[in-house]
Amino acid sequence: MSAPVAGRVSRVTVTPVAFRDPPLLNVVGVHQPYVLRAIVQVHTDEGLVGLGETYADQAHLDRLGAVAAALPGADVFDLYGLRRVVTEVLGASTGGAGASFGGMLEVSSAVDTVASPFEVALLDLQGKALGRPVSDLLGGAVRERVPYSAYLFYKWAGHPGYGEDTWGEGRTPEQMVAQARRMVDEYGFTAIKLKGGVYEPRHEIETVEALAAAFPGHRLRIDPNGAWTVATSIEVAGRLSGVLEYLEDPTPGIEGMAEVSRHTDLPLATNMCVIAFEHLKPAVAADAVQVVLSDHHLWGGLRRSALLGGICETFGMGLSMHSNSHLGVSLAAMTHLAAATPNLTYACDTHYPWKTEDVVRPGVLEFRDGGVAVPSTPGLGVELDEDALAALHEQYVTCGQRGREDTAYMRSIVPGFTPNTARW
Ligand SMILES: O=C([O-])C(=O)C[C@H](O)[C@@H](O)C(=O)[O-]
Ligand SMILES: [Mg+2]
Repeated sequence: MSAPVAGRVSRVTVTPVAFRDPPLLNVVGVHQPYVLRAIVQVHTDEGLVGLGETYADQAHLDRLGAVAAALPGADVFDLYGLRRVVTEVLGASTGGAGASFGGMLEVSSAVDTVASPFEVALLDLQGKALGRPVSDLLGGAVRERVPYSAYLFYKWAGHPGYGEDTWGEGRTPEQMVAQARRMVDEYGFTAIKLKGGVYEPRHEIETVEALAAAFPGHRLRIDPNGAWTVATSIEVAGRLSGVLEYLEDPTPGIEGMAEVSRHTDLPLATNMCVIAFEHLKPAVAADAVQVVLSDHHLWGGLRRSALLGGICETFGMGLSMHSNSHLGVSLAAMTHLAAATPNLTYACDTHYPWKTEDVVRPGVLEFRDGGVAVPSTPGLGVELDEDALAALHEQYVTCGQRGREDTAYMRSIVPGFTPNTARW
C-alpha cells in the first residue's frame, strides 16, 4: 500500500508545554498555576507536518513517547493501522492498563486517550495533502460556526503568592453574574455552564437563579461533578426544572444517575459515568442519561467521536461536548468535529477564555456571537508558532508540575480538604 499524496510518517515529536491558569475551583480541589498539555507533531517524508494536542501527565507522556517511536514508516491514511500500533505498543509497555486523569476520570484502557492526538495529527496531514479541511474528511461541515458556552467557575481572586488575576474572586451570585457578563460581552455566548460541586447546593442554586434573572433567554447548565447524593440531586432537579437546559452529573455512577432520572423530566447529561464505549450499554439499559458529552481526547479521536454521535442518535440520546483546559490545536479539532456532527445540537464546552497563552498563531480561531467559524483552509487550519511552543515548553521544564493535582494543590493551601463527591 502506498500513500502518494501525503507520504509516510518520517518523524514524530511530543512536546510537553505548560500555560498559566487561574485558580478555578471544582469538586476535587482547585486548578494549579499551570495547565500541562502535550503538542504532537507528525512529520512526513513529503515535508508535511500534522498537529495534535492532548493531556501531559507523566504516565500519559511516557505512553505517547512509546507510540511516537513506533510510528515512522506508517501510512498517514491508515487510521486503523494507527490503532493497531497503539494497542500493540501499550500492550507491551503497560499490559493494557487504563488511565486516570485529574482524580475525576478513569478509563479501563488507555488506547483511546493515547491514539487520539496521533489520529488528529494524521487527519490534519490528510487534509493538508488533499487541500481540504478536516471537517470535510469527517463527512462535511453541516454548520459554518460552532457555538460554545460560557464556562463559569467559582474561583479565588488569584493563586496564593501570585497576586489577583483579571477575573477576581468568583464566590457570590453577584460575582458569578459579573464573570458571566464579561464572558458574554467579550465572546457573545448564549449558553452558560456553571461548574458546581464547590459550595452547598443552596448557594449554587442561588447562583443559577441569579444567572437566569440576569441573562433571560440564555441556556443554562450546572455541573457539580457528582457532588450530590441522589436525594439532593432530585431536590435540585425539582427546583431548577424549567431553568436549566440540562443537569450535568449531579451524582456519581450510572445507577445513581438512573435513580435521579426516574424522578425528573430534566435531561441528565454526563462526561463522568459514560466516558468510554464500554459504558454505553449499561447507561442505555438503565436510561441513566439523556445527553452524552463527547470529548475526542478521551474517546479515541475525531472519527471515534463521530461514531459516538451515531450511537447517541440511534438510542435517542442528545450529544454535547466536554472540555478540559486546552490550547488552540484542540479548539480547532473540537470545532471541525462539532461542525461535522449533525446531532451535536448543544453549545460545546470550552475552557478557552480562561487561557492567556497559546501555541497557535492568532487570527483563525476567533469567538464571535458565541461561536467559532469552522476553518476552511486545509487540515485543521491552524499554524504552530514555534517560538511560542519553545517558550511554553520552557515553562513546562521550570514550573515543577508533572501532573494534574487539583486535590494536592488545594491541600497545600487548605490542609484537610476532602474532595466533595456525593458529599451533599
Ligand atoms: O465538565 C466537566 O466535568 C469538566 O469540565 C471537567 C473539568 O476537569 C473541570 O471540572 C475543570 O477544569 O475543573
Ligand atoms: Mg462535566
